[in-house]
Amino acid sequence: MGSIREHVRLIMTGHQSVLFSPSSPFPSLAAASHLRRATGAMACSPSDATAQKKRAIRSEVRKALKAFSPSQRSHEDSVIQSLVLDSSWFKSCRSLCAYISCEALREVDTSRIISETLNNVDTVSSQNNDAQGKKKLYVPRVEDKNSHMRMFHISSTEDLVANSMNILEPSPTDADGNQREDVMLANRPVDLFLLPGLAFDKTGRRLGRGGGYYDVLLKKYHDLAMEQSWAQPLLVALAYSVQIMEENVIPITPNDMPVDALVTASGVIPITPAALERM
Ligand SMILES: Nc1nc2c(c(=O)[nH]1)N(C=O)[C@@H](CNc1ccc(C(=O)N[C@@H](CCC(=O)O)C(=O)O)cc1)CN2
Ligand SMILES: Nc1ncnc2c1ncn2[C@@H]1O[C@H](COP(=O)(O)OP(=O)(O)OP(=O)(O)O)[C@@H](O)[C@H]1O
Repeated sequence: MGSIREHVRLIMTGHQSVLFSPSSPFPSLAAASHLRRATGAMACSPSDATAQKKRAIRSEVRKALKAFSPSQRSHEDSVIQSLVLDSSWFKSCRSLCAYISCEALREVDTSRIISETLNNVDTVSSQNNDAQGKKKLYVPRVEDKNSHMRMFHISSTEDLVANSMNILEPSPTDADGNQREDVMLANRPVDLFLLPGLAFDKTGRRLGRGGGYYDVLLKKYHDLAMEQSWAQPLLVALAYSVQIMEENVIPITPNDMPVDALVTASGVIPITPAALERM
């Protein structure tokens, strides 16, 4: 019988390492622990460590959000939404994707942004916008558990129904049975994404709720904009003060899509050259 080194190969690919045992098609924990004993290798592969660190930060931030006083939260909700609604980059955008905030998840409130966008009550933005003076709004709908989400066009909050997670989302067809427009099939580009998340830092790192829904969709939209030679949309995350981490605390993988800017109650934080140009 050969040595443990002949039975087990350690394959390192960038951040990720996978342990294979020839006796099993699956990465094996038993093989991993043998290898550690035989080689003195570290206890977790970097990808395990990254996923573990992400989980730890998520649970730390969930705790901080629970402990966040309702009055401070509602103050930050109001300041953040005003910063967005009063900004030139929001007023001038013609088409945007935004999340429908969920109270139970303690997400930065977007209800005023959503209703003002749909009602188009902002007269300045009407002047800066297209003939109808209306922005097109797309909001998320989870399609399956494999990180698959779509963004559908809505024209009223009546287009929204609560899903199994109690998040409001659009039905794929409207009251007349017509398919809603999917942002991936729209004939004009989205200028702006307003993004949710659990944790962020001032270099643009974003940690979501672990579904990979936004990372997958943002990558697809990035590729679509490249194909169509459209300007990339501005990716702006809305964050409470307790969601901003020190730099280098949030681990990242090649799938994580960085944001261009943050809006916090202390102000707008442009991060990338695109944000510095537009904000
Ligand atoms: N308002 C809103 N809509 C959204 C998202 C979001 O983050 N916020 N999504 C962005 O992806 C997608 C839905 N993804 C979700 C992923 C997890 C949970 C959730 O309830 N997570 C719990 C933990 C659940 C668990 O660990 O089993 C939590 O975070 O407390 C909700 C939505 C699409 N729509
Ligand atoms: N572009 C992608 N293609 C395939 N899988 C992906 C992609 N992006 C993320 N994933 C997978 O989704 C899962 C969750 O990823 P991650 O923890 O980074 O999500 P998140 O940032 O918390 O979620 P979200 O993007 O929904 O806000 C991981 O298993 C990750 O590998």
